[in-house]
Amino acid sequence: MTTQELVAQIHKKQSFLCIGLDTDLEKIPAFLLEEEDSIFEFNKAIIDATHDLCVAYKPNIAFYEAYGVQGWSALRKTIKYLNKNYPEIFTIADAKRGDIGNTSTRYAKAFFEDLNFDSITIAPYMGKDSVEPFLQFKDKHTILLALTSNEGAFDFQTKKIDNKELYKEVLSVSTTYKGSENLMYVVGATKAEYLKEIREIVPNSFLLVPGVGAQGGSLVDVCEYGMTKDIGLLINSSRGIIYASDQEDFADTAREKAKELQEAMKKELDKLN
Ligand SMILES: O=C(O)c1cc(=O)[nH]c(=O)n1[C@@H]1O[C@H](COP(=O)(O)O)[C@@H](O)[C@H]1O
Repeated sequence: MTTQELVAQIHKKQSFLCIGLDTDLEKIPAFLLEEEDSIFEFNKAIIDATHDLCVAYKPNIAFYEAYGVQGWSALRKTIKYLNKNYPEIFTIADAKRGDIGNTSTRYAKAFFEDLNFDSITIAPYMGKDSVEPFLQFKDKHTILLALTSNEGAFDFQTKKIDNKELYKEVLSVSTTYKGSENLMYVVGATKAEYLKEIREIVPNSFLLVPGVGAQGGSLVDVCEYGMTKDIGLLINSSRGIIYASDQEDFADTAREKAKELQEAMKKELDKLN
């Protein structure tokens, strides 16, 4: 999917919501455990109930890998279901990969070609030759971890090297990579106060912003400092939406939670006009 198509979808739906499919058999409604593929049935119900309120889904690959072959099969069914039934939706493989060049190429093939995701999250730690293989795929996007939402972000990402914070170095150096037009960045919603400076380095790039809802980040603050004229934001919520209820009404309740966020996003989009 091109960035222009993503922006058009945001305008059409008046939403820049990404729903995280962090599907955990210990948290989904108990009655679904009787299904042959409980993970897929849960995802399908959530997707069917919310697809008009969001522009992206982000399965976190760890949740699928944890269930072995069964989990991987559910992931494959989920992405196929999305691509077939809701082709306008932007899909994110939250895999946080990155390795030496030839290995990164295999990761890229796995997620971009075999599974046909539109994008993947990547850790920048191994540098240029670990990231560039992902950037060579047309209309596929690489979402580099810049400033993450967790407490551990302060261990390395905000540390200064030659008087510059490491996450700022990640942002500025990565813009020189071959294929950098395919880069997006992760910035945690819990770090909204950093967005002003981040926008000075990457004024137009899309940012994937997790951490609203369960982690306590503020949507309004993220929009105030992070929104561009082309929106430039995908705000993710996982647990706050998909586990809002563990009863028969779980999909309807997920829709209500998604609707609350979409309405808050519409208000922010109205401010642009
Ligand atoms: O790359 C991510 O998506 C990510 C980066 C980050 O800095 N913080 C973060 O929470 N995430 C992911 O975003 C999701 C957040 O989930 P909730 O806190 O339940 O909304 C999880 O899948 C995390 O792995």
